Amino acid sequence: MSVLATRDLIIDVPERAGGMPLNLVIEPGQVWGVLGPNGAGKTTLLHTLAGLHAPRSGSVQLNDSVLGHLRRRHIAQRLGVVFQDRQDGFPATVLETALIGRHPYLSPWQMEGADDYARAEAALERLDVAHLRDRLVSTLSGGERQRVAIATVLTQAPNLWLADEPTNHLDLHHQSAVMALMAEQAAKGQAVIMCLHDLNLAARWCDHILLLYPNGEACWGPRDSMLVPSALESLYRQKLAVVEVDGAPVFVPIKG
Ligand SMILES: Nc1ncnc2c1ncn2[C@@H]1O[C@H](COP(=O)(O)OP(=O)(O)OP(=O)(O)O)[C@@H](O)[C@H]1O
Repeated sequence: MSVLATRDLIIDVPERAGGMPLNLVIEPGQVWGVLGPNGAGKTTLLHTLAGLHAPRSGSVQLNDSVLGHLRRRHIAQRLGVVFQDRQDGFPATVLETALIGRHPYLSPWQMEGADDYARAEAALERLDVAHLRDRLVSTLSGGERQRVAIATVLTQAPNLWLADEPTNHLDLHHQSAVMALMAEQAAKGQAVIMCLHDLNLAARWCDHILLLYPNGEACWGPRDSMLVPSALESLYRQKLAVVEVDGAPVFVPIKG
């Protein structure tokens, strides 16, 4: 059974005439990278896959059920989203924020229990923000906030991660640590779909790639068949040099 599948999905990007129908099948254990230039529709796609944005046509299936027919709580027990932008709705500490990841499993007035706290604290530890547990999220740096957002989804423990540029704001060490976490989640049988701007992180950590073009065209498949320099140059309208480092290609923009 696939974790997520799309049937002739066309995402609803304003002022875009059409687009290529997406027929994706995301299996447990896979790490997908969604690549494309600014405005190509990566965030729109991710929100559509999360059931937060209606498709123009076609459908999304979560564990073989039509997403639109499932209750939000049921969806939240299976699918976690790392958003690109977050607003702090109300003042909350880092630990309180991570505990939000347990809400899909609690009844409306049920308090979090010892197991919920243990999961949240382990997730904060994993994301290297445990020392900030009592700080208000609004006082954190951009990278610290990003790690708290990822820790919240880790606390949620979904089968499917939908992460919009999860390495945004992160220093090199934490970029690598977050990508390793995504790979570790997949190795445990979960599935990960990430929008990425860094081709080199995609080349090193993703096993499947979806290329999204600004006109709605798309292609997808195993990483090595997608990360073809000429295709990437046309996707980004940018000349690239490619070298191999540590067994993976490294793409470098070049002048001209
Ligand atoms: N509410 C809106 N009204 C008008 N246009 C919108 C709206 N929301 C998104 N768009 C447009 O839809 C297109 C796709 O946006 P989206 O955020 O999905 O792109 P993206 O590939 O994630 O871009 P980026 O790499 O810059 O994050 C963009 O051209 C954007 O301006």
